[in-house]
Amino acid sequence: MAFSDPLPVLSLHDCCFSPYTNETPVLYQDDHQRVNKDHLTPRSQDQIEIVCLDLFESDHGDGGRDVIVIDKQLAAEIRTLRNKIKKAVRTVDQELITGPVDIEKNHTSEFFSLRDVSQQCAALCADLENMQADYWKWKVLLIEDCKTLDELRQPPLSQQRADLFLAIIVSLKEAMQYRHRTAGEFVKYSFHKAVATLSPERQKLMKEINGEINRLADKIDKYFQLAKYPHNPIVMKREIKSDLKTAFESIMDKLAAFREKFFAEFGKASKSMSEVREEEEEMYQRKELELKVCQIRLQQAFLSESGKMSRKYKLLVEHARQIVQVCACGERVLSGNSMKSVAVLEGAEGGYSVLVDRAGIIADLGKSDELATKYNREDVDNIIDATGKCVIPGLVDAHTHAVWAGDRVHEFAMKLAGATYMDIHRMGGGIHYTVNHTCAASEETLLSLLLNRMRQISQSGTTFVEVKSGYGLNLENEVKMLRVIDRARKVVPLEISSTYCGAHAVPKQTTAAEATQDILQTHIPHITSLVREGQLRVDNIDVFCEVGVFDVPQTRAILQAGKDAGMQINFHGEELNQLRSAEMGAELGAHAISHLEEVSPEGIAAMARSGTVAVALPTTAYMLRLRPPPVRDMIAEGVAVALGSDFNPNAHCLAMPVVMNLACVILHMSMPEALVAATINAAHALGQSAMHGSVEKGKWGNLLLLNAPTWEHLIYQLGCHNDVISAVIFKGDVVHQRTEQH
Ligand SMILES: N=CN[C@@H](CCC(=O)O)C(=O)O
Repeated sequence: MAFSDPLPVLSLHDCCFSPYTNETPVLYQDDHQRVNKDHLTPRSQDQIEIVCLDLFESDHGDGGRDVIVIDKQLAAEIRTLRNKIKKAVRTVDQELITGPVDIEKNHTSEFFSLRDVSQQCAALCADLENMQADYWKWKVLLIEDCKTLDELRQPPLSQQRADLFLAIIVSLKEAMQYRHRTAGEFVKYSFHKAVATLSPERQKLMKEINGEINRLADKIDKYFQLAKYPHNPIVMKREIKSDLKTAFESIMDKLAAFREKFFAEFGKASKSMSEVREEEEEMYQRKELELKVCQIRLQQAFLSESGKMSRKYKLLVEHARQIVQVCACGERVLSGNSMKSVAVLEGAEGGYSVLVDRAGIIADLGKSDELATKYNREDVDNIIDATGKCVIPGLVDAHTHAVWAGDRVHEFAMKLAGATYMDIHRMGGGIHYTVNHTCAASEETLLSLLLNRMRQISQSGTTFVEVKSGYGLNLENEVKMLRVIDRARKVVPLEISSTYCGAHAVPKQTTAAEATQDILQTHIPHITSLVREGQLRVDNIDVFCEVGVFDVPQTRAILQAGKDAGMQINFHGEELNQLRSAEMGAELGAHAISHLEEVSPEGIAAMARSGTVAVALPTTAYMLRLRPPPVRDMIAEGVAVALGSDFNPNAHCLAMPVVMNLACVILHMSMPEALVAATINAAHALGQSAMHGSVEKGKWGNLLLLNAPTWEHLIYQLGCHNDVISAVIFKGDVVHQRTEQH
């Protein structure tokens, strides 16, 4: 599923109102700028039509999303789509609930089998994608519509827009889930989502069956792996159905056990009114839960019987002029001289091809004519002709602070006028300004902001990105940020590595020593227990080691505790002052250290010895007019250098192609070095270079298709990456495709 054209970022919390209240809604675009309606133009009212966009009948609280769409044809399309989905839902549910349906006797029904239904649903997903492509048009229509309605004093305008956009986001999220999650992942995800709606006591009971659900989900995934290549579709279909039925009956049994347990625990013989009310509420929640499980069954069916299941390969990109593998011998990281060149397949007359299997993994690559003799085109879902184009690995961004609310454009002005980063920090701005806004924002608002940024990150060619917490500082808000990252991870078509960065600044009215104790005694143990219970995933631990923030001993203690809890060390060091934190990090066996503008020669040598990756962030040096990190010395000493965008409210850059250009110009890297740093080495900084960062057999099919004669154009054409990147492919799915200009 591709991301749409720019979705305005809305506070989902603000969107949850009925369309016809009299309250003046508050609608914010990205970073809390009020929507500007000055440029609106009038349209005639007879084109307006009301249509419900609640495509998947998701849980929206107070009864769906009626939205106003100006275009009658679009309204009709949405209605047809919704009706098709409803019909599909009913058919699949009926089949799964009442058991295998005799296909012969049901020949009059619109859908003959689950397979037909899932094919319809696959078509609907494609329709959704087409709608997305048209999305920019919708937005314009809606903006025009707003003016008309404004003049007519119709219900609050921003509310209708908010509802429409939210509904689209919800549908797209659902569609993405169909596309990018395995069935088992989806079971786990939906179950956890459902459990999250229960009270803490009930959640505790559910936890006991959590393991069972996870095992079942794994079993389902295994089953689908086996069922990939059905020789006899009808027999296989029946088998799939009955296996699904058994698996879900088992889940239902577990839920029933939960119900009994609940009553044993809470169903006292004599009940007060409040107890009865509590039970009613519980009953309602259980119903909700069961409904969710029904939804899971439906989604299972889509996944299991999608026509695509029967084909062996997802994608063939053929006839490319160059395939830039970056490395070709299974290297996990490139340092020193080996950063100076990249492995490229080029020169064959018919070009080169890469084949991605059903699981999203590169099955083969090489000369197009050789692959043509080895594989049958009929076995491939999607064939892309890349004649004249180049293929490179998806980019990896090793350092971002992408979860935040409240922009800092005013601080940019202050810095241009001469204020330093630390001047602003000491005045209570900088990180503290963002902390205030991020703590005040709801989880939904932050998620919505993050999803929008992820869309931009993905469209700029990144397929794997690190995202930090660190604008919460207190436990509650740090966990909120980590949850947002986790939720995004499940719906976006790119991989996320998440980092706990509670020691990003010293909370106001606290000393660094007190904050360190709080992190050691409260934050890390709590986060570790959430990770153990499967409620969070946290990959790395980070500290901002700097004068006026955390000193070297405090940083060491926090990093060590994180490491002991199973997190990889990946921290901010030597940015503004030389504290010898690089030496400390190397001693702790840090995976990566970021910034390093002030690193000492001894620090560089220590990092080379320990194999710690240096994550250079040229946007920071550029924005803050700092002395750039000594990348040439690092490479000369054998340190592996990676790149990150450092996207944050201080350095607002999401695009790794821009970062690579800055790395070449400001950090004096060559273009191959910049590409190595933004692919295999960045993946290694995140501990994931076994599957990311190069185009090699057995790795994820994360690829960029470049509309350029040679790959270097991606770096050379500063700011033109949206034109140069013709497609972004994540695990074999095209998640972004540039509309060709004629
Ligand atoms: N230096 C510390 N942290 C961030 C900046 C965070 C902020 O200014 O909000 C960085 O990596 O550049």
